[in-house]
Amino acid sequence: YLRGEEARLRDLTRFYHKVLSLHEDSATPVSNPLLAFTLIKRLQSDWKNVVHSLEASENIRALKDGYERVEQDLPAFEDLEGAARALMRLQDVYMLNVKGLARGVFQRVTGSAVTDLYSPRRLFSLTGDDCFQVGKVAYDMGDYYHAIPWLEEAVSLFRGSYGEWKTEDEASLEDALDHLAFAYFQAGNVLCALNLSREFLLYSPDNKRVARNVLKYEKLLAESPNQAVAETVMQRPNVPHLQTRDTYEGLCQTLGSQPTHYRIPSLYCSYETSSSPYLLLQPVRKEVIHLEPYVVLYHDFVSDAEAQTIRGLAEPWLQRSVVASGEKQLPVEYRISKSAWLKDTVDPVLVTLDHRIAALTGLDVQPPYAEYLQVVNYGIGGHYEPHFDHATSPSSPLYRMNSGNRVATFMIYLSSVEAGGATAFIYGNFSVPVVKNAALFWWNLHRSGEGDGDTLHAACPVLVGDKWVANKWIHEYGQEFRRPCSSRPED
Ligand SMILES: O=C(O)CCC(=O)C(=O)O
Ligand SMILES: [Fe+2]
Repeated sequence: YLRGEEARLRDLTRFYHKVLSLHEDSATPVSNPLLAFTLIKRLQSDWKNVVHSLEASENIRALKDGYERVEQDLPAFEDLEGAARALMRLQDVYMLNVKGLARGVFQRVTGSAVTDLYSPRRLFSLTGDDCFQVGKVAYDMGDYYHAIPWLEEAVSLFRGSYGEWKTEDEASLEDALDHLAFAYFQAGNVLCALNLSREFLLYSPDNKRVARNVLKYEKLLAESPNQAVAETVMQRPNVPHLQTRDTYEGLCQTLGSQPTHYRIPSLYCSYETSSSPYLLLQPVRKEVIHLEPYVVLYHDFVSDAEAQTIRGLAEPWLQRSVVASGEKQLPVEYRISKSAWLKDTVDPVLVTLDHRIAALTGLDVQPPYAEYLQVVNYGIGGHYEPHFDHATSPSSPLYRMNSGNRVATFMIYLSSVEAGGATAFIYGNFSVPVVKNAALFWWNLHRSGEGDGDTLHAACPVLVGDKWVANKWIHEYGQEFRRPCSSRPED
């Protein structure tokens, strides 16, 4: 399109210069019969052809056709909204400062302490319009807690580049001022709403709606001047099911570092063979991470090549993850990822993997005693808020396999991440960083069959990178002689 338009403008310029040069000798323009003829021809036909040329519209048509051909594969509004919510999630969970984010830095700000959670190799900053779009998503949901800082940033960036209008922008300084003023009004800060609306009127003095708002705000302030200073402290919108939010977020912010562990002797490392001939020649490096709940990390459980193969097998089948809700499976905001189930018959590498898991855990992982392998991919902001892997209600779809509840989880990290994405154990008060090729194992049930409430865990949002894990959920049945039951509740 650009090349077509450039050629068209070159041709118009050529024609223009030709006309100019023909008129240079203006004293005797029509004394030469040839010139006289071309002047008449020019005025009768040349100009008409130039003015009615279809080239401009053909060029723009080709641009639009090209766009329409790919349009259905482009992100939809839902995707933009999801990406904006992901940024707000990262902002909340990692206590990132919006001003910093807009400048391209990932700084956790608590009081006066500033920590860099990630240092990008190249600083990438946001425009006023970028910040406006994030703020607008929050604004449209009535979430003024998030809308205000993003719209503030949009206003400040638009002010700095006022007059430099860009084709790709959806919003302008006026739009940002208008939205921010209303957000402040909703948040109870009438003075800010008034000042921003007045600034708006400097640029668009004819806007009657905003002029009416200014009168309304002035009246409100005259009636109760306290509102001028009543800077309402906005509460972050609370997610009702997440009572453990502060602990969870604190564990995510450490990005999985647990330095105190090195002082506890019962948390040790060893070469594990699990008395299995299969592992005798190649023991697995085991790290006991925690005792109650019992969580171990097996380092280098898979090779780079195996991890790559498993990701590749899952990739074409990935779909938005769902969770069990009553008897149904639904997509929810508290679990954002894509996942796919892989049957053993899909590839021999999955059979090998099952043998290795069985040898290491001593458990039977043949269907129906274990589920197929679930491969999960978390994009930026992807997460899974605190949850149990085992069923906590008898109507859970997990019981459809008729092999009892999920007694244990064997989860393999198939990638690394640049920042974030740790696995946090809320009541255990620790988080495990993503260790590529390692596998995390824990028991979800006590030996009595009762769910172990201490296993409440979560996948922290991915701050930077692309996280892949694979879950093998092992069920109660089939393990009767491998993990004998006990009636003592603490076992
Ligand atoms: O990805 C993680 O770190 C945890 C995943 C998880 O808990 C799950 O998929 O059930
Ligand atoms: Fe889980």
